[in-house]
Amino acid sequence: MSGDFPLPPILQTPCSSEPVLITQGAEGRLYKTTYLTPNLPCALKYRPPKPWRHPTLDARLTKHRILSEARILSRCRREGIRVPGVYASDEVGGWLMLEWVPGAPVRVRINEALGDRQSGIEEDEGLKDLMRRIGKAIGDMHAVGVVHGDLTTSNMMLSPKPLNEVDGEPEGQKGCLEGEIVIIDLGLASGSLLIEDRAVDLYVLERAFGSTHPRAECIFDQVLEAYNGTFKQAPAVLKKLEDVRMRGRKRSMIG
Ligand SMILES: Nc1ncnc2c1ncn2[C@@H]1O[C@H](COP(=O)(O)OP(=O)(O)OP(=O)(O)O)[C@@H](O)[C@H]1O
Repeated sequence: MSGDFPLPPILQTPCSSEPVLITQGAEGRLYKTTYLTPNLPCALKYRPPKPWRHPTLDARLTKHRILSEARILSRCRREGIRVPGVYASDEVGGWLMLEWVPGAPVRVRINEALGDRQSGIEEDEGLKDLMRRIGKAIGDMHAVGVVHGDLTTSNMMLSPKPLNEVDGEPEGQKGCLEGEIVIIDLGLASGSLLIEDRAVDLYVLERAFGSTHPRAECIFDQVLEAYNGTFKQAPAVLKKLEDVRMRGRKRSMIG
């Protein structure tokens, strides 16, 4: 199934497996397809032309975003941060071909684990361990000078370790909280070593987490605790987070 949209030109050449439309976001679409061989799955991130924008401006924006995401992903990979690898890109065609990350978004796994529980969440060691892995993944990314710009539990995948490297694609079992955190969607990411930028990154996640998983807010401190131990300036970032929260509160009081 390719959805109700015409396929991007790059996916129009016949191939053995039909591309599958995974999501349609505000700016682009994400397809699951294959790269070079039929058994290497990949994610194609496509930004179609926006007819409501001036064509020259639109082409420039698309080019900038594709190149910027490709650069920051490559930089993270070079530094050993777990993000999807970049297989290919075409800034004029508006696409980025990325390593397919098996598993599910962290948001889905947390919601499955919460189920309809109203209590006992604070004692859930599986969920708390997941929170700590999230804190560590963000700290490692910040340590190499990258801020994400849009941290949410949808922009992190929980990817089970392959049981068998030859089998390739293990789909994590429903409700399973094992696996490694892979940060995705670095479209708004940038290089920064500023304490303030890192604190804002954490604040964005804290707010998004509170509204997506209100019942699990009580274990969010595990993210920050784990973050604290990841690099030298982490305690200063957490201190700054208190100011950022205060500003956020003032702003929402003023309206
Ligand atoms: N490399 C990948 N491997 C597997 N799934 C992916 C990959 N990249 C993205 N996805 C899936 O596609 C969804 C959308 O991806 P992404 O957030 O990168 O696209 P986007 O167009 O920037 O989305 P949005 O408009 O929501 O910001 C993700 O939530 C995830 O479920």
